[in-house]
Amino acid sequence: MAEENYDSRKIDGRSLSKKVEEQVKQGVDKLKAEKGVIPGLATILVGEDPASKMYVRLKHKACERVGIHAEDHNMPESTTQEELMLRIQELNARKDIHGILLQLPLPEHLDDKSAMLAIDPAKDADGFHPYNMGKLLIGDEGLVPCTPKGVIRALEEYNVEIQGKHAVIVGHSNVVGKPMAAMLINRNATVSVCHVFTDDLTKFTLDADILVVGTGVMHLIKADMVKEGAVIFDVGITEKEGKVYGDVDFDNVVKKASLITPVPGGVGPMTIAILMEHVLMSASNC
Ligand SMILES: NC(=O)C1=CN([C@@H]2O[C@H](COP(=O)(O)OP(=O)(O)OC[C@H]3O[C@@H](n4cnc5c(N)ncnc54)[C@H](OP(=O)(O)O)[C@@H]3O)[C@@H](O)[C@H]2O)C=CC1
Ligand SMILES: Nc1nc(=O)c2c([nH]1)NC[C@@H]1CN(c3ccc(C(=O)N[C@@H](CCC(=O)O)C(=O)O)cc3)C=[N+]21
Repeated sequence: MAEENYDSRKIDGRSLSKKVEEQVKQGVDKLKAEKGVIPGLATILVGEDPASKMYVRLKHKACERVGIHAEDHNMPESTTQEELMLRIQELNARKDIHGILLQLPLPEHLDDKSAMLAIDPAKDADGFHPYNMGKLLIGDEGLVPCTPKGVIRALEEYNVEIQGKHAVIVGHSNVVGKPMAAMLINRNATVSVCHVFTDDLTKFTLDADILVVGTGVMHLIKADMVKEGAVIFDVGITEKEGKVYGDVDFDNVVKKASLITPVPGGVGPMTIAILMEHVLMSASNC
């Protein structure tokens, strides 16, 4: 029997992100024409981690595509907490910088919580500041974490109903799982959040109408762990021998899903497109 073609089940994060970026570009052009404001993003990367450098490069390329001014603040591995805080304060004070992104993870000797707290919440392009996280929790979504926001945008674009659905999230980090839970609760889903200490993960994933997986454990989710017709978002990224893999065993799980994101080409590009949207949002409000 011929192998079935599952292409129509794939959520195409690349073309979705192009669509979002096109809208951002139009907004950027309008802001330049009407107010003479050029949106600006400053990224701070401490150290020389190759993966982090690659992610920062992807963000700068996106800025170029949409007309956002991007500045690369690559600080040495030996940077002290004081130096980092000073750089953040300088960027907070700059009128031409509307978004500040502190690339994570930071080197061991630096404290990411106090650094994040120092970023002006109005310039918090990542949406990680406790002020913005708190607003998200009370249903006021402005600058919110980009990855879960990208998932929500994809659900909207593909007309997936959220209200009343059982949404299961695997992973409870501050950047993926927790804000994802808040966004889904804000849209009246019934939400379960699973993690390493979840006794019977399959019991939850098998019942998920919407499944969001962000653990960094390659191919954690197998076909026998998902419900027929589920909508699945794979946030995870594992690099192995020059290739990237997700947390979901895509080739087999796609046979049961109604919609599913691939890795690469799924959630990643959407994260970056939402980041662009945030910088435009902050520049428009300034
Ligand atoms: N595509 C994108 O744009 C982005 C991708 N990522 C990727 O998403 C993944 C998650 O990132 P992040 O949230 O920062 O990572 P963290 O390591 O901070 O969090 C991972 C989460 O997964 C849970 N977990 C780990 N192993 C298991 C397991 N076997 N079963 C159930 N839960 C498990 C952890 O639980 P516990 O805390 O209890 O150990 C934790 O809550 C990574 O691969 C990262 O590279 C991240 C951000 C953006
Ligand atoms: N302050 C901060 N903000 C972040 O948003 C942030 C961070 N720190 N630290 C690291 C994670 C990771 N992350 C990714 C974004 C896009 C892709 C992406 O576009 N990936 C491509 C593949 C690229 C490849 O080939 O490896 C894709 O999935 O198609 C991946 C990962 C943002 N992060």
